[in-house]
Amino acid sequence: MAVFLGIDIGTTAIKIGVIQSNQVLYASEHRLQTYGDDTVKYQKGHELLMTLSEAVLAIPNVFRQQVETISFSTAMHSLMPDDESKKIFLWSDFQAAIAIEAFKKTNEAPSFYEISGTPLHAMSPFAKILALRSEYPQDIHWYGIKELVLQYFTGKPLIDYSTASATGLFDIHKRQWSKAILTYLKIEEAQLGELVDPTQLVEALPEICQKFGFKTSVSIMAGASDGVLAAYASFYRTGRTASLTIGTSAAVRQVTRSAKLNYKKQNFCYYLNEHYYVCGAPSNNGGCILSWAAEQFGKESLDFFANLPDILAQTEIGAKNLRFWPFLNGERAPYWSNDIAGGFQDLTLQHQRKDMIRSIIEGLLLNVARLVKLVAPNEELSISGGFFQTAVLGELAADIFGSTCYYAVENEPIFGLYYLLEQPELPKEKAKQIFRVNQANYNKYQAISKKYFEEIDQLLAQK
Ligand SMILES: O=C(O)[C@H](O)[C@@H](O)[C@H](O)[C@H](O)CO
Repeated sequence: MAVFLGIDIGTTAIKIGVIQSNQVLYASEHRLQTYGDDTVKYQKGHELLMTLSEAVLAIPNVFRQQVETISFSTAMHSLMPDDESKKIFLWSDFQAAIAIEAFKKTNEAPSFYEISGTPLHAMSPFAKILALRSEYPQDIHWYGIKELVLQYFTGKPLIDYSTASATGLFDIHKRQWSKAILTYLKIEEAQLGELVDPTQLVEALPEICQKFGFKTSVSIMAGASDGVLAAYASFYRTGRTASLTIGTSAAVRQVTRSAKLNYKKQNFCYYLNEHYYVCGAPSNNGGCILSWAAEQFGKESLDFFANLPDILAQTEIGAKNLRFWPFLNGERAPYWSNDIAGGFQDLTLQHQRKDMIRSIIEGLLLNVARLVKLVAPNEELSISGGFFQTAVLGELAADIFGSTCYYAVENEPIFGLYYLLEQPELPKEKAKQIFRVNQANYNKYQAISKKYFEEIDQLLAQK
């Protein structure tokens, strides 16, 4: 059976998976460095390619020699003005915040959202080009991570329809770069990547096959974006159309047959393949909040994550009335505001470190619960992402959302790529872990969430 190499380039790491007949033969993870400050967030293109090369070379020879197809999942919304420095501005880069707020007041705003399916937000390459174009030569190429890696492997700056559909520059209905949007930005199609279908296969360059010790002929499948692939893998693996990923960020998504758009809600609607779209709502405050908590509160304990089950067992639902607003990173859906910050509410002398940790996790999940309500009310959810590697957090999520949650290790972008390529038959059992709702806990969280959201809405109304 053919050996597949999936490469997932996320916000904080490159993940490698070698798969054959639904089995992972080899997996590894390699950290990626992000530079900048609270507003500017970028990776270095040359460094990313170096880490990627090291990651591929670290795969044992015996597997590398057998690889027949390679494909890439890449983080959404990256923008790399293709000059010497190859800075890749990430989804979390907010340089375009002012420019996009001004754009939202123009007549074009509703139609650009309807054409592109991308929320009008600083994250999008559309917003970034709007804000940054005067700093670069007029004819510069505006690429992203996908074009960078596909150019490296195939010699052509290719971008798949799915990744393109998260740029705000792509017409998801006609499957082409939008003429109206490009005209507005005063850029030419030739300045963007070459569009291909996610399943398009292209030969790898001979020098690449030689450098990495692959066979003389290896196919590169263009692949898609990480969020869309996580949604597809979750759907394929567990049969649930609704899913939640908590990686660095978080998103609740629905796999749909047609494009579903709502200008008021600013949901995203990205292309997956000719049969499916992935629509949903993203949050800035996912696993990055837990990592922050691990840094601040984890010092005395050897392993913050290993201790979470104990901490949750020792504390009570609602963390003794302590609330935590998780907006340390601004927020996207449903508030779409950078003018919102995090913090504890009603912290008193009775609260201990363990209550604070509990309230951080509850705050994060209560915030996600609002997105679940928006995108997948009363539905079973397939869950994925690093956050759920701690199983007890799957239980907590089910109790807070009131939704049965299905976790499978395959609910990840690399498997999304593999399923797109092979459409394999899967084992009958639908997920390894099923988290059912504890009704008594859910009732308590219902009361807590009502208060929680009233308070957030009041805080926002005061801004
Ligand atoms: O579906 C998603 O996951 C979101 O729409 C994206 O905006 C991600 O948050 C971003 O790509 C970071 O991974």
